[in-house]
Parts: sequence; structure tokens; C-alpha cells
Amino acid sequence: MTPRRSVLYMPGANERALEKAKTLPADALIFDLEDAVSPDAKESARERVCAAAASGDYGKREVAIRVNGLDTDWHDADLRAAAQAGPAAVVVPKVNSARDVMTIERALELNGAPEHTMIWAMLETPVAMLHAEEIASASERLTVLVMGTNDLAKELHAEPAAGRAPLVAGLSLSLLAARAAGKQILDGVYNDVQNLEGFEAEATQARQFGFDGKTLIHPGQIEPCNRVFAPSDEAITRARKVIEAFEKAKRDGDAVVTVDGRMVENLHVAEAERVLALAEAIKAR
Ligand SMILES: CC(C)(COP(=O)(O)OP(=O)(O)OC[C@H]1O[C@@H](n2cnc3c(N)ncnc32)[C@H](O)[C@@H]1OP(=O)(O)O)[C@@H](O)C(=O)NCCC(=O)NCCSC(=O)C[C@H](O)C(=O)O
Ligand SMILES: [Mg+2]
Repeated sequence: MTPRRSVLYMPGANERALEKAKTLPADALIFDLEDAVSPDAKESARERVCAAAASGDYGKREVAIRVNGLDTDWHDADLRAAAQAGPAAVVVPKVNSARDVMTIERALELNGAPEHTMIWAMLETPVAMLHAEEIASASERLTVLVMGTNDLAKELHAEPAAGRAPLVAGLSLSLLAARAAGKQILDGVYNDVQNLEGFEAEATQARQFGFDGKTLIHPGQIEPCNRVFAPSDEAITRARKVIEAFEKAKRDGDAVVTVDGRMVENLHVAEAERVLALAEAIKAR
């Protein structure tokens, strides 16, 4: 289990951000070549980002490179350079179909990407929401889905609303697809970098939905995000109690038991084991 609670984007043209990221407590970093880089800086950013990704200077943080989209002039050169740099993942924006995933997979192979370089597909268009299942299950190399909620809101003509109501259908379809295919899924970014209270509320909503973590745009969002997506002490204590109580029930020949007044069956044990495994994986970081 790889914790991906906090996944920080940074503009590939921003040398200072790439440097600063070496000391930030994010679980993963995405060096961006897409929206955060202006057209005239695309080539220099590509070189800088690939050198940084290949440097091994980021410790236990997973390093991913976001390339430009399949339908852009920069995509092929980005993917070739990223494949050669060999990051943990190549993040591809605006993936719309299983065919897109297979095209990316083939390009990684043709360009000699190491086996450890995975595909993280961004779901950020209405058609991607409707194709989420085929995208999520198109390749074993695709391990993570990433929501692009800014683009999705733009395409939907959606307005900001309480509880992200206009986006809930898309978020839910993407989550269903990720879980059905056994993949991880990350929530989109929160744009108001000054508003940490609003950020924490949105991250909590994402955790309650079932997201594994959230993509971020500012270092100030990392700490609250790590806290929200880690099992709390209370959750760990309850998970241990559930496992112990169920073990005892089994010894007594029962398949169901109550813990603190709530029913526990073997499915709850599986969830408790997941919580403990995640807590252990976070501790090991
Ligand atoms: C949003 C920002 C432009 C704000 O920048 P700024 O005002 O300069 O922030 P601060 O002055 O508060 O910065 C303090 C220090 O932190 C460093 N910093 C800031 N952001 C990052 C970062 N993302 N990674 C690493 N380090 C960062 C600054 O350099 C300062 O350092 P120091 O000088 O040493 O104190 C800016 O935060 C930013 O550019 N964020 C990332 C934007 C980005 O990558 N956007 C693209 C991804 S999101 C997206 O594409 C959405 C998706 O596709 C969708 O559709 O939803
Ligand atoms: Mg986007």
C-alpha cells in the first residue's frame, strides 16, 4: 500500500519550487509541464523537470511528471523525455478513452520507460466521466486516477456551490471506476490557497467519499491534507478492537459480534485491516 495522501503540483518552469519540494512533507510530487507552464517555456521546463526527476534528490517522495495532453504539439516530446527520465509515474491530462491509455502505454514502451514508471490518468472532461470504467481498467500500468476538477467544472459550465454539488456525479463515477478496477484515486485541487479552513473541509469531504488523497497546489496545504487522509488515533484504536473482537467471536463459533454497540462482520474486519495497513505504511515513510 503506497500512501498518496498529499500530491503536490509544481510548475516545471519554477526552479525554486522544484528545489523547495526536496524538503516538503508531501507523499508525492507532480512536476508540471501542462497548464502551469507557458508555451514559450515548455522546452526548457521539460529539460529541467526531467533532470530533477532523474536526480534521485527527492527522497521517499514519489515523483511524477505531468506531460502535455495527447492532442498537443508537445505531447510526443514530453512523453519521450519523461520515459527516459523514468519517474514513478507519467501523469497524462484529459484522458478520454481506453484507447488513449493504450496509446500512452505503447509510447512508454517504445521510448524505453523503465517498468517502474506507471501511468496516472487525469479524468477532467464529461466524456472521461462517462468512460471512467474503461479508462480505469485499460492497463495494468495505469495505477492512479487523478481528478481534474477545474477543467471538469469549466466543461460542465458549473459554478462553485456548497459541497461541490455540480461535480458530485463525476467524482462518484470516477471513484466507482477506480475501485471496480482496484486503482487508487486522487481528488482535484483547491484553488483558494489562503483559505485553509475551506481546504480542510473539501479534503474531509474527499476522504469521506473514499479518495486516497488530494492533489495540491501550495505547500501550506500539505500538512492538513496528510492529517485528513491518515487514519486518526481513534480509527486505529477502533480497527484493533474490531479485529480482536472478531477473532474472539470466531473462536466462540460466531460470525457476527458487536463492538461499542455496533455490528461487526468479516467485511468490517477487512476494512479494519486496510486502516491498520495504511497507518503502518504512513509510519514507515
Ligand atoms: C498558487 C501559486 C501561484 C502561489 O504562489 P505564491 O504566491 O508565490 O506562493 P507563496 O508566496 O505563498 O509561496 C511560498 C513558498 O512556497 C513555494 N511554493 C509555492 N507553491 C509551491 C508549489 N506548488 N510547490 C513547491 N513550492 C511552492 C514558493 O516558491 C515560496 O517559496 P520560498 O520563496 O522559498 O518561501 C503557487 O503556489 C503555484 O504555482 N502553485 C502550483 C500551480 C500549479 O502547478 N498548477 C497546475 C496544477 S493544478 C491543475 O492543473 C488543475 C487540474 O488540471 C484541473 O483541471 O483541475
Ligand atoms: Mg486540468
